[in-house]
Amino acid sequence: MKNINPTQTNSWASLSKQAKEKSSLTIKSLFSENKRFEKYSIQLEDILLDYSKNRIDDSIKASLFDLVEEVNLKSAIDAMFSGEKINLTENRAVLHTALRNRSNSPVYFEGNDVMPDVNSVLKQMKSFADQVQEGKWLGYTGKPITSLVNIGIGGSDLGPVMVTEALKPFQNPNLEIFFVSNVDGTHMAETLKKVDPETTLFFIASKTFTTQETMTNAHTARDWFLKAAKDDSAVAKHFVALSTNAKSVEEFGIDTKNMFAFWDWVGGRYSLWSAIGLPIACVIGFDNFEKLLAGAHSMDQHFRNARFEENIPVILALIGLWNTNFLGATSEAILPYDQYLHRFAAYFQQGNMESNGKYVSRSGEKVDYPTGPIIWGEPGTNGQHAFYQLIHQGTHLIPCDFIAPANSHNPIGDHHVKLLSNFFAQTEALMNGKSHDEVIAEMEKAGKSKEEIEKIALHRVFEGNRPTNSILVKELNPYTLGQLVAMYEHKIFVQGVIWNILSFDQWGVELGKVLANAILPELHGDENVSSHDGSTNGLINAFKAMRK
Ligand SMILES: O=P(O)(O)OC[C@H]1O[C@@](O)(CO)[C@@H](O)[C@@H]1O
Repeated sequence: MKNINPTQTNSWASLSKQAKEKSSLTIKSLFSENKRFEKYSIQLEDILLDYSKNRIDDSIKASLFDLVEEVNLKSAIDAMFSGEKINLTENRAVLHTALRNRSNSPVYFEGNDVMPDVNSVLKQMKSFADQVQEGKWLGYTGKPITSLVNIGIGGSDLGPVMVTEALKPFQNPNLEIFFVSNVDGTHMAETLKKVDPETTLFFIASKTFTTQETMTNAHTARDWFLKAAKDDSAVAKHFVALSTNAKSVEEFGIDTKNMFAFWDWVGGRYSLWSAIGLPIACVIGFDNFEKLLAGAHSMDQHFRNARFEENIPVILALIGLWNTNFLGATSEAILPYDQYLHRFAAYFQQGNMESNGKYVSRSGEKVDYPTGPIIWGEPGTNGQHAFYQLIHQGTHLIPCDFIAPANSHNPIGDHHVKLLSNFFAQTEALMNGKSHDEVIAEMEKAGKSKEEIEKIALHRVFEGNRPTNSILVKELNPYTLGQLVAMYEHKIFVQGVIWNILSFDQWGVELGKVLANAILPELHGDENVSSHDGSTNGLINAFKAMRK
C-alpha cells in the first residue's frame, strides 16, 4: 500500500477549493436538479442507500472519486483481501473477510490457504451449536443447557451483543443469553443471580486470553460454578474458550477440545465472524449464523468488484470524509429506527474509533488533518426526545445515518408506519429546516400576538442543511445484518486508507491498562500513596479513606 498524504493530492486541493467556493451550497437547492434522488441513491439486493441529502454536487462527487484513485484505493483493497500484512505495527494480515468467504475460494496467508482451517472451526462451531440448540449439550447433573453467559469485552463482547440483540426474533426460545464484560463486580453479580449452575454454559471470549476484565470475570464465574458443582471435572461441561491462545486456555483449566480457535489475522473488533461468534450461533442457530456470514460475504464481493461510483462502502466513506475534512464535522450519529438495533451504534464506536482514532500517519508523522470521527447514536424515535434538539438547532454539524427496516418483526397496530413516518420526516426536516418567514406565518395563522412572535420566532427557526444518509432495508435478518456490518467495516477501511493511517492496531488502549496494573497494588492496605501527581494521589488516598 502506498504512503500518500491525502492533502498533497490534486483532488484534495480541488475539494478544499470547492468547500470554500460552495460554502453557501444548500442541500435543498440541489434538488432543483431533477433525478437527484435517482443519481444519489444506490440499491444492493434488499438494501437502499439514499445519500442525496448531503451537501455534495456532481463536481464535489467527482473530486471525491478522483481522491480514491489518487490514493490508490484499489491496491489497498487488494492488499487486504490477499493477506498482505497491512497491520504494519503488529506485523499481521487483516483477513476477517476470509471468515465469511462463502465462495470458499482460496485465501492465502504466508503462502497457505487459510480456508481449510476456517472451515474446520466452522464445522466445530456447527457441531457445538447444534447440540446446544437441540438441548443435547448437558450439564454436570444431566440437564440441558438453557442459559448462555458470554464473558468478554470490546470486540469479544460488542459484536455478539449487537448481533444477538438485532436478531432476537431468530433466537431459540428455550435459550437465554447474557453478557458480562465490565470488571465491575456488579456486572457478574447481577448476571449470576439470573442463572443456575446446573444449566449454564460460560463462553470465555478473549482473543489474547489475558485481558484483565475477562480473566477476572472468568475466574469468578468458575469459582461460583465450582461452589455448586464441587468437582473440577464438571468445568468441561460448562466452560468453553474462544481464543487464539491455547496455552493460556489450558492454564485456565479449559480442555482445548472445548476451545474454538481463531487467528492473529482477525482483529478483535472484526471478530464476530470468527469463533467469537459461537454464542451467536448457539442462540440463533448455525444456519442463521451462516446467513449472517453470507450477507457479509455479499457486501465483500460488492466492495471488491463494484465500480467505486457504485460502491456503497466507498460512497459512505467519501461522504464521511467530505463532512469531516471539508465541512468540519467531528462526530457522526448512527440512528437506527429499529429497537432491535439498539446496540448497533455502540458496536461501531469500537469498530470506527478504535480503527481510525489515530493521529500518526502510516509514515510515522503526526497528521495535520482530522481523522476518525466520534461515533454515537441511539435508536429512533427515542433519540428525538433526547438529543435531536442539538442535531437540529445546535452549533455542531452532526452528519447522521438513519437506518430502518421496511418490514417489522412485530407488526402490531400502526406502530411501524408511525416509526417510519418519523424516519422519513427527520431527514426531511434536517435538510429543509424552517425559515423565519415560515415561522412567522405559522405563528400568525395560530393567532399569536406580534409581541409573542417577536419574542420567540427566531428560536423556532431551523436552519436546515444538515446532512444525512438514509439506509432502508427490506427486513432486518441475519443476511441483511451481515451486509450492514460489512458495509460499515469497509467504509472504515476506505477512510483509513485515505487518511493514510493504520486502522488495525490499537496502541491507544495500552497505556491505561499499564498504569492500572501499577495502581492496583497501591489500593490495598491503609498507607497513603505519594508516587503519583497530586490529583491521582489525592483521589487514591480519598478512596482508601472512604473505604475504612
Ligand atoms: O479479546 P481480547 O484479547 O480479550 O481483547 C478484548 C478487547 O481489548 C481491546 O481493547 C484490545 O486490548 C480490544 O481491541 C479488544 O477487542
